[in-house]
Parts: sequence; structure tokens; C-alpha cells
Amino acid sequence: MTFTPAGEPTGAALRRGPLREGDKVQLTDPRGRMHTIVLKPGGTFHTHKGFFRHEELIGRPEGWVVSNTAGVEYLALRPLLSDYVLSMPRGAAVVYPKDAGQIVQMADIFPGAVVVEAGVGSGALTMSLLRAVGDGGTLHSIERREDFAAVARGNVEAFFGAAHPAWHLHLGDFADVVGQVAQPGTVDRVVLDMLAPWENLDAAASALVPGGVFLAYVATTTQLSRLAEDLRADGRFAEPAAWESMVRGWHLEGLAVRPQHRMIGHTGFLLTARRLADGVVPPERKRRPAKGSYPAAEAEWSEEDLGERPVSDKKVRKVVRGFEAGEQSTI
Ligand SMILES: C[S@@+](CC[C@H](N)C(=O)[O-])C[C@H]1O[C@@H](n2cnc3c(N)ncnc32)[C@H](O)[C@@H]1O
Repeated sequence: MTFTPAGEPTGAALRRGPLREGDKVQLTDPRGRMHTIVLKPGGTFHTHKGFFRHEELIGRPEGWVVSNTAGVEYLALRPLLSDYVLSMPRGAAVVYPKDAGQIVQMADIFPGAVVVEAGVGSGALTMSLLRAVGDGGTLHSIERREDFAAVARGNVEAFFGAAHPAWHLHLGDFADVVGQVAQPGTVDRVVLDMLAPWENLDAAASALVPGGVFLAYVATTTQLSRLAEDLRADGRFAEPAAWESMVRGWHLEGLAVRPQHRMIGHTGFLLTARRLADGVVPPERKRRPAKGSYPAAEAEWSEEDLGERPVSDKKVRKVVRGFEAGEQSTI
């Protein structure tokens, strides 16, 4: 199903115009609860407080309010991409919208770019990448699990309403597949969301153009540490940068304007590094390597490696005396 006229980006027409048969529609009830339905002739939406017929929405503009048999009102809107990824079927955990936005921006995904991503999981990030590269770009998505690839294909095609012209889904391991789908040195961006991205640095470095962006999304600090050290050891990448983003919603009610009590505390860390030109040695880092970083994951950690300031016995005795005398003091 596609309503896209020639020249319009894939999927755009599905998000415009009156509500149609086959459209996914998000209903918001008076308490703010959401329900997702697919409009079909003869369909009804039932709750324990009455029902309405889908025909009452088909042909209406988005943003319509429909009342059920008990007078309960529902606001009807097509889901946005950020709504869709949180309600679609999942194979693996998805990249949340807050991180997908950061990935598109910080990996500098541009219209027409050649991008390789792995793994695909449920296809959540895939949809943001496809929107960013556009119909004229190329996205190779590599997934090692056939069942997850099938879930992703279903989600992506349902969202765009058709096969996206920029999308190429491949089954297999990133390191085996990337060289088959892209010539060395031709990929603008590599985006990895997987357990062990450090196992794929050689393949990623071979695929990337000079100046290309490598971005990885990892869930734990131990993964982040291993990845950063292995990137430095590889020698074909500039110094990596890492961060996380926290998004806190706000409650807006009269004078009660405050942060919401609940938030998504942790999703993952993002790390980016640029591909150096071939044969270039990474510029020497000015920082003393022993301070604030540790040399290798398997090394014994010392206070100095961790950037801890050694504390003299004299200082410790002074603080203990102060503590015994009732003073508040820290080392
Ligand atoms: C967390 S999921 C990805 C979620 C996805 N980015 C999304 O937003 O829906 C991680 C996926 O990576 C796949 N994977 C792990 N290592 C891989 C590799 N070396 N090559 C290809 N896929 C891999 C796993 O099978 C899994 O489906």
C-alpha cells in the first residue's frame, strides 16, 4: 500500500490527509491513556465503557475527536515515529527515541549518505536512519538473527507503507557481510548497536571513508571502556567521545509545573570516533595516560590509574581527630 506521488519521500503521504482504511490510529482517552487501532470497515473499538465504529473516523481529518456510545471522547491521531517504535512488535530491545535523535545528529546522518548499521533488532533505529538518509541514500542493515530480521522488515515496511528504496536488509554477521555489500573506504557512517562492537572495529575501519563517523550504542560502562581502549589500540580512529543523554519530562498543570516523578533513568551510552586517513598515526594525546584512565581492561587497577589523589597518613590522622572532636570533614 502506498499513496506516495512521484517525487515525494517514501511514507510521507501516509502521514498526511484524511484518516483512511488501514491506517494505524492512536486514540487518547480523557485520562491520557492511549490505545492503538488499525482502521477497518466494519471494525469497532470497545472498552467496558461503550464502543464506536471505525467508520466514524474513516474520512475524518487527523486530530478528530470521536465519542463512543457512553459519551467518552477519544482524540484520534496517527502515531508519530517516536510513538510507533514504542508500540510496534519487538524482537530485541529497541533504541529509544531520545537516543535515536542523538544518533542521527551526532553520527551526522545526512540525506544521500551511505550508512551501514548492525544489528537491526526490531528495526527501531533503522527507521530514523532511513528518514535521515532519505530515498536517495543507502542504508545497509545487517542482522545475524533471521527471526529478528523478519520482525524488523515487518515493522519498517508497515511504517513506510512500502519497501523503502534506500534500505537493504542483510542476514549475517557484520564483519562477514559489510565487505560484501560495500567496497572498502566507501561507507560514510557505521552505526553499531550490539553486545560486542569492539569485535567489529577492523571491519568498520575498512568500510569507512576517511573522516567517516563510527558510532556505537552500548548499555554498560564495561562495554564502553573496552570499546574506547580497543578503538585507541586499532590506530585508525581519532580520539573517541562518549556521553549519555537523560530526558526528564515535565508535569504541566496550572501552578504545578515541575519535573515528572518518573523518567527513563538509563538506556545506554553513545560513543563516536572519526576514521583517520590511511597511514596516519593518531595525534599523540596530551593527557598523561596514567591519570584518569587505565591502560587495559585486564590490567590491575591502581589508585594512580584511576586518577585518585594519594592521601597522606598525616591528613588521615587530622581528619580522624577532627571527626572525634565532632567536626564535619572529608579527606
Ligand atoms: C539491541 S538489538 C538492536 C536493536 C535495534 N538497534 C533497534 O533499535 O531496534 C542488538 C541486535 O544486534 C544483533 N547482533 C549482535 N551482534 C551482531 C553482529 N556481529 N552482526 C550482526 N548483528 C548482530 C543481535 O542479534 C540483536 O538483534
